[in-house]
Amino acid sequence: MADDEHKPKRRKTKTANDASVVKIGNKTISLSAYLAPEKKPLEKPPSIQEPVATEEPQRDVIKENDPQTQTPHPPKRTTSNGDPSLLKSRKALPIWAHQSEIKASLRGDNDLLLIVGETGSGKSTQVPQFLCDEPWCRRKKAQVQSDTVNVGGMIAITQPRRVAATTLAGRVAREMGTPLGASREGSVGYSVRFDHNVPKGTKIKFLTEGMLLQELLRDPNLRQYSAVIVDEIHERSVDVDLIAGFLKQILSGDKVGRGGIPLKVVIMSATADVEKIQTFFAPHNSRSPVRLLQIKGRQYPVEIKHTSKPVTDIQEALLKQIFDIHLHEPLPGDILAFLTGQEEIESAQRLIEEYCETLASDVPKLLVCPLYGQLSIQAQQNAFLPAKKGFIRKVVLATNIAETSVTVPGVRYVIDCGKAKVKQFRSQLGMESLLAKAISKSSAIQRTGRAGREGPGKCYRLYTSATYDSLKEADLPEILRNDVLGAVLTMKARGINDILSFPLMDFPDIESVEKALIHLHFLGALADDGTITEVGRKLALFPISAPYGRVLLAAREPQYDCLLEVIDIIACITSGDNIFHQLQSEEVREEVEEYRKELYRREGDILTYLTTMQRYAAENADRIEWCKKRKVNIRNMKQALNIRKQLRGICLKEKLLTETPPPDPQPFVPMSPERAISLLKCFMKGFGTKCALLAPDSSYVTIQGKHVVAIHPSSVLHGQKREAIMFLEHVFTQRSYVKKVSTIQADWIVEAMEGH
Ligand SMILES: Nc1ncnc2c1ncn2[C@@H]1O[C@H](COP(=O)(O)OP(=O)(O)OP(=O)(O)O)[C@@H](O)[C@H]1O
Repeated sequence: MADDEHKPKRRKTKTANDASVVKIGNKTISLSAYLAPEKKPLEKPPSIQEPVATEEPQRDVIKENDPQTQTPHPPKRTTSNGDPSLLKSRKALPIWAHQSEIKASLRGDNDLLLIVGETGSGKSTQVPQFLCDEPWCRRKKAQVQSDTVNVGGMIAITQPRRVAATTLAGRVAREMGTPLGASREGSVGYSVRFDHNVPKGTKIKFLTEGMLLQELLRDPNLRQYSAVIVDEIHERSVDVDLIAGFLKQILSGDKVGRGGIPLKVVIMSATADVEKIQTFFAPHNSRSPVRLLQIKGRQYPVEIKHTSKPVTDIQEALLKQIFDIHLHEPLPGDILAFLTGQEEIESAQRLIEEYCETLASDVPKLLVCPLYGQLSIQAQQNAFLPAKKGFIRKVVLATNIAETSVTVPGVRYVIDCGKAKVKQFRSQLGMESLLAKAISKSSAIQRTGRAGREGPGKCYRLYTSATYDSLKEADLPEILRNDVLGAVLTMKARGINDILSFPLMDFPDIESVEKALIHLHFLGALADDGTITEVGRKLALFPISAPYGRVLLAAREPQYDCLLEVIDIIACITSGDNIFHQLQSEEVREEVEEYRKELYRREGDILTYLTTMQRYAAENADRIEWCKKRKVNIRNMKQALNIRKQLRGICLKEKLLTETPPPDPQPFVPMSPERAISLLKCFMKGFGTKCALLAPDSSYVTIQGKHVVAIHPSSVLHGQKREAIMFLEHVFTQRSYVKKVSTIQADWIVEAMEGH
């Protein structure tokens, strides 16, 4: 359709008094600027930003026939079998011209390369394709001790987030002309928690950092790989720091475990803080620095616009900006807006959809797609699909999970609110805080980069250029601000007894490490002398956090005997944050609560999750309708069933389960109060340190740290008074909240402590 057809028309009068003032929810927003009849579409919008200031012209366009861009030895398979239409855009990527250099630098004795390139230069999609046809990348037979084993043949490329790993795998598969998941020589696969697609013949495997760590525990020499590419190292997650440490050990080791065959390592970063990485990886007693390749430029320019004045109401500014773009910018061109968290996204979605209803019928339709970590994988994928039929422009409302690595197809406009919710673990308090904080320059640049992926784009920052200048360069590495329980367990499981000697780019404070060691000891993962126990080894291999793993192990003990139930609960919890949709109006509340009665249990959230899961699985008529009536999140429930299947599989493999459970639907039988008690006691094995007692003033006080906490409104026990409670999460948002709460008896706490 021609653009002209979608030029915004004046909206029908909204109120009798002032057509430019719109009431959206409880907000009154002035939209006069772009609803005025004399306003011509597609001219510079009279909006909240200053005149254009393009930051660093990014264009480094490489022409199709430029001999510089033609590699002397194009990779055979990728160019001959790959999608020809995509090959053209691949060749236009700044990294294409460096293909030979990248290959050459890893031939011979050099096993390590550091690539620094701007967002969109083509690192994540191209580097694995450049390397996968290299002679060193073939699978070889090698002698390890007295065995002949296969070594290499595959390239692993790590991503900080699931959504990046799966979408990149899809893109690279298309570029290579090998359908994702096809069992074919030279194909592309991915592996993320609870979702694996690694068919036989996979040559390039995208995986999350957590998955590679698990593989490292099973195979410390990473024998199946010829190369590991660590992407987005600048994000500095705990997992990537651990991976860097393990890879450094492999690189400097004797290669005996790989039959003498080296592992090639490529470290990729978008920021120029190269020195730290180079120093970290530099071999001892070596003067030769780590090889570095810097890629300049990105494929398309992005125009950056800041506001002229600080914004006081981010939500209002965001809505204005979205509709400003929608009404004035040409089509096609989707919008990607960065917000702080799920709540903000949900409320913005409601307001946008409400406002869309009031737009004139000839104004193009807007489709809103949320994108945040707690959404099921399926729901996340929606944001990556073209707008559904009938909608013309897509607006993706995302948290920082869409900040790095991902390309959201169709996006030309990015709106950056300048904030992100940051998890911070307070080791003295033993709790996490989750507060919205100003992002770093590095994050702002990454967000901007999401606009120039498929064509020139624009990035609207909802803050001034002075604010941008005042942002810190980069975020603190996660290992310095987060709980290190999982990290310490991983190190211990890899046989690193002296944690302090492990090579880390930054070392967490001793207090956090001590807290983690004590916690692991409580879980039975460490013996009195600090060495890993059999329990600890198992916990490290589960794809769930150590306390949940501990509950899983306890559940098959005869005094608890509730393994299938525990699997159901963990599957439900891991499927996403809120399985129950929030109830907006009183009317809806009354109706839905009536249906939900059969799900809610007086013992609290754990039993409520179990009942929901079991009743859902027992439903054999219409599960969608069942969820609708109860306002239960259908996607979460589907995901929960998928996770349940995988957890059952793991338990069968680990011999925790002795036989395959019967298939769905099974008749629902409510758990008796006696069995409910033993199930909760079983959870105390993992969460015995997370309990609180009711104080005389009716507040709850935690047994560890003596903090006053409130039960979160999302809990079925919200507003209730019980002698003692156990909680699975403790988080500081507006106040100190506990979530996923269950009623317990005070003497169980003593029992749990004595049991360890
Ligand atoms: N899923 C996708 N759909 C459509 N195009 C894509 C997709 N993934 C990548 N591309 C295209 O490939 C280009 C290069 O992407 P790539 O992820 O390799 O860059 P990068 O240098 O790793 O950047 P970043 O660090 O920002 O992820 C993008 O700008 C986009 O044009």
